[in-house]
Amino acid sequence: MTVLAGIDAGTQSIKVLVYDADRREVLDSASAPLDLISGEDGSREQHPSDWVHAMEACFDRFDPGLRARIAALSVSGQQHGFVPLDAAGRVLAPAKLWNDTSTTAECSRIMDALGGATKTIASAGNPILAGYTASKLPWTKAHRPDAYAKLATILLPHDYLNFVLTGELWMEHGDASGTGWLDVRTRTWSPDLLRATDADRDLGDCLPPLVAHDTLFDIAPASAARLGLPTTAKVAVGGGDNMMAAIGTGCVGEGRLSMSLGTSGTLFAHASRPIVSDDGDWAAFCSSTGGWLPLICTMNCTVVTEQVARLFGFSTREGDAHIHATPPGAQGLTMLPFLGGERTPDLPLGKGVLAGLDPHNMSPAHLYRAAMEGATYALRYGFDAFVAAGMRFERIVLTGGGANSAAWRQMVADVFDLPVDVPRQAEGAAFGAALQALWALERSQGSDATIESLVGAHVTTDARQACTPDPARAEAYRAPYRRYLQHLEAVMPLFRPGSP
Ligand SMILES: Nc1ncnc2c1ncn2[C@@H]1O[C@H](COP(=O)(O)OP(=O)(O)O)[C@@H](O)[C@H]1O
Ligand SMILES: O=C(CO)[C@@H](O)[C@H](O)COP(=O)(O)O
Repeated sequence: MTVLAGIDAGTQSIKVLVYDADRREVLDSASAPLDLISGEDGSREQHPSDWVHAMEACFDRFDPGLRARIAALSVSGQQHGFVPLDAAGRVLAPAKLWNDTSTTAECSRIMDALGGATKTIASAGNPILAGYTASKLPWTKAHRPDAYAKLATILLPHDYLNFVLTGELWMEHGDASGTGWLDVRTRTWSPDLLRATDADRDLGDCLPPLVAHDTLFDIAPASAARLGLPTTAKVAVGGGDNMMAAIGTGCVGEGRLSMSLGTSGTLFAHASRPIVSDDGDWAAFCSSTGGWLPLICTMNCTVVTEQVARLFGFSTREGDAHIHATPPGAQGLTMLPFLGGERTPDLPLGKGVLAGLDPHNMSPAHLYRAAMEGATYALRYGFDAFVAAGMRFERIVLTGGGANSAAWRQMVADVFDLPVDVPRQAEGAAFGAALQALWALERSQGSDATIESLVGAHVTTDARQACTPDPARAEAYRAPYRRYLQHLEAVMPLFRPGSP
């Protein structure tokens, strides 16, 4: 029996699932919440030690007999977080996260040093947007000089958990591409980007080696003992949560499109070559399976529905009733959901906007609908850029916490006018991590299984949750979506740097 563990270090919680690959069954799963340290300057941070404690708390909940059967594991993590370590491997400061917009000025400075956004994209494939790791380095230099002085290694959140598990330092190409320092066309660090980020030192010395996606490491004996795992357990390279969700939702072949409704909203497609947007309309990331993963990320997804629900004292689970009680378009109410600044469109200093309030739509239900529609339209805006570039998709595979909502699943089908599938394993990123561990383990044992064949055998969809677009509702969403775009166009200048 081959038993794997998949660990997903998301923004709001750590989730772990244990998967029996022979019976194709999740044997157990656990999650532990994480706190976010938020500042009014847009900073969003977490203590890496909290990730470790949450991961341990999850394993503690599993039966010791089950833990003892885990042959391999893999870690998925929220992308872009900056984990600074000293030469002894100690964390020097809280990790600045993917949704931290306090480094907006540093993003501009890095791109200015390269001659602007277009030249930055020409250098390495991506602009340096708020949230990407690169801008957190000059911010640390300016605001945490002690940490900068002692900085020896930079890791991403999932790399840090890998370091805790194995005592080894590495990065893999998927999550590394979210630093902004990786030239995604050559899959090597870009000397231009590293120099533009910090002209005073060779940042390449702080970056661990990049390893191939099917590498396996030994678990450190102390970690095995702490988690109750066998000392023979292997640790696969892992990846960013979107890269792992790509595996867990079957997005490993051309033409596949997956969407995650989590703290962030993401939309990503598989590509067998780098797909760079000259205008930076999407993130040209690498996948964690040897390919590429053009991706759209919105910073405000379930975080918005959750805040509106909390404001009116109901749970997101109860929110579906409010969606059913209101018509598409929320009777003219539009929400631009940029509560924490936004990446798509690039408005890190953006704020939420409610437009079109009138006596008929000023109700908790309309506001909840406007929040869900706003979060969905924001992803549709990114999708339109994919389509304008010639990408074509026939279906969407949905994952993330928001996919638990039947109303949201149907809204996605109607707004995108595409059928929606939902995998049986709802935790796409954690499941993808377990599958990556299985793949690397099988390859280490001589198998020539491809990720496509493995995913084909293990990722199945739940017919009860599938949705097809309803023509009338798809039509009913067209004008409200146009209205969303008009409001967006109108307010964008207000949120540009330098505006009052
Ligand atoms: N039934 C539901 N309806 C709407 N949102 C939901 C529902 N169930 C969970 N969520 C939302 O899913 C989010 C958690 O999703 P998840 O993908 O685990 O996030 P992350 O990986 O960013 O931590 C929470 O914000 C929660 O509000
Ligand atoms: O920044 C991005 C992708 O570029 C986010 O998708 C993060 O990876 C956080 O993911 P969740 O916690 O929302 O799953």
